[in-house]
Amino acid sequence: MASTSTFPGAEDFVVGLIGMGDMGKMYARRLSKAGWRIMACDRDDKYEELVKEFANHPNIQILGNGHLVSRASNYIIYSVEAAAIGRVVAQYGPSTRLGAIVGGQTSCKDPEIKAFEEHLPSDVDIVSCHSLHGPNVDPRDQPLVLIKHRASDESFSKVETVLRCLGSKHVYLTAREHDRITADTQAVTHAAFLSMGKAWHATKQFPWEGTRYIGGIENVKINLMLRIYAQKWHVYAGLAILNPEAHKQINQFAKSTTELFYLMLEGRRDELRARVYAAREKVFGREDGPKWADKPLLPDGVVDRFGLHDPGGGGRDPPIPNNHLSLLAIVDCWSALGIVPYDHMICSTPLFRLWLGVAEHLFRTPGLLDESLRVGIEDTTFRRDDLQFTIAASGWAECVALRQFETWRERFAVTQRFFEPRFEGAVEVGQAMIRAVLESEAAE
Ligand SMILES: NC(=O)C1=CN([C@@H]2O[C@H](COP(=O)(O)OP(=O)(O)OC[C@H]3O[C@@H](n4cnc5c(N)ncnc54)[C@H](OP(=O)(O)O)[C@@H]3O)[C@@H](O)[C@H]2O)C=CC1
Ligand SMILES: O=C(O)C(=O)Cc1ccc(O)cc1
Repeated sequence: MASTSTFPGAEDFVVGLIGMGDMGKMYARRLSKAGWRIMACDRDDKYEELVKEFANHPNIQILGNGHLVSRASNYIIYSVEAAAIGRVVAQYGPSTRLGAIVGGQTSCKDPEIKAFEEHLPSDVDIVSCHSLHGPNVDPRDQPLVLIKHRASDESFSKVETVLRCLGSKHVYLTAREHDRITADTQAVTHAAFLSMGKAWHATKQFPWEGTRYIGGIENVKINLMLRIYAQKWHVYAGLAILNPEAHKQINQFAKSTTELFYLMLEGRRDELRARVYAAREKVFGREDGPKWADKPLLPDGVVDRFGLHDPGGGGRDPPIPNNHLSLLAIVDCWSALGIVPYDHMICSTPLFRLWLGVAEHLFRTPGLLDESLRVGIEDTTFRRDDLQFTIAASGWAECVALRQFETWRERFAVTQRFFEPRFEGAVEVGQAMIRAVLESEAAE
């Protein structure tokens, strides 16, 4: 029985979860703790294991498959791989209980909504959701997108009542708006970190072991890169390849990277400067009316202590100047596409806010941007890495444009294997860094 029952019949209301992976389990644990009755399943070969895992959770009942969950639940959340949503909804959708509410947790709504429209009975309401954070982040105060696609006000209100226990900020969007915004925020952000990992892999280095990647900005690059490669490939492939809005962004990121790198290679100092400063003005506004807030998004010093070379410590060597091609390219990319990242804060992930935070830091700290442009032209210290970064960004873009899931998976897996021996410990440092940033946001 729901402890916070706020609609008639809430005591008997059953929330179904199809897909008990990282996100499904997180929802099951949090919703059941708030008193909601959960019926959940994963693939049938995981049945025994899940029954054991949730044996001490009286509010969570594991069932054999999605037909059983669909027949028994009032509100069913599909929490499966985005690429599988069509197939899974086709399989279980027709078993949905009469008058139930159905939604999905996939990161990209276009295929999810198409699957619901195609396979759900017409008496079923559709309210989708998307928690904009990973399974190990505290959902409190994080954005939770809610999509009232085909539903009565009553059904929508029930969904809000159930999900309120997550403590997230509800953001109301259409499926199309959701995909457009997350393409700008998530997909292109991931493209940058995925490319960094590939570049470091290609140059056979763990960047935290050398002396070139030291300091706050580098900590963010390294920790978030590792965080992504430590996750399941399908989450990132799905939201890039299946989101029709994302291809343009990822392609522009590769184009921006390549063009800025050419300017550096060819020593075209004035053009580089003009282009980067024009992007700065478009994205961050003019000096006399900047779009950033008075306080920096990333408070000074918050990320400095999360270096893997010296976890928790002050750092061995001083940072050395870097041209920050990845950051110049993301700002150039936002500028070329007319994206104002601050407009998307309401629908942003912690990763995106950190990425925007370091970009803002580079562009608003006096002297730092000019120094990065100088290094880009004069200093060859980062040329090899930048070359590999450029190749990687183009490789990801091509893979996404051609919708090559298998190639995407292989590209990811081979670099994941390279970094895997170092995930233990590193992931915790990244997690602590994100926690520190979230705490600093909450203190605002
Ligand atoms: N991880 C994240 O940070 C976030 C993920 N999301 C989205 O949430 C969804 C789930 O992600 P996540 O939990 O991380 O991924 P997981 O891979 O951990 O979970 C998906 C689960 O669904 C199972 N599944 C696949 N087919 C079926 C089926 N026919 N019946 C029952 N279960 C099935 C999978 O089994 P198997 O592995 O055997 O295929 C797997 O256990 C994805 O669409 C993702 O994009 C949203 C927000 C954040
Ligand atoms: O913060 C990020 O971008 C993450 O990497 C975690 C994540 C992954 C997929 C989502 O749909 C939402 C959040």
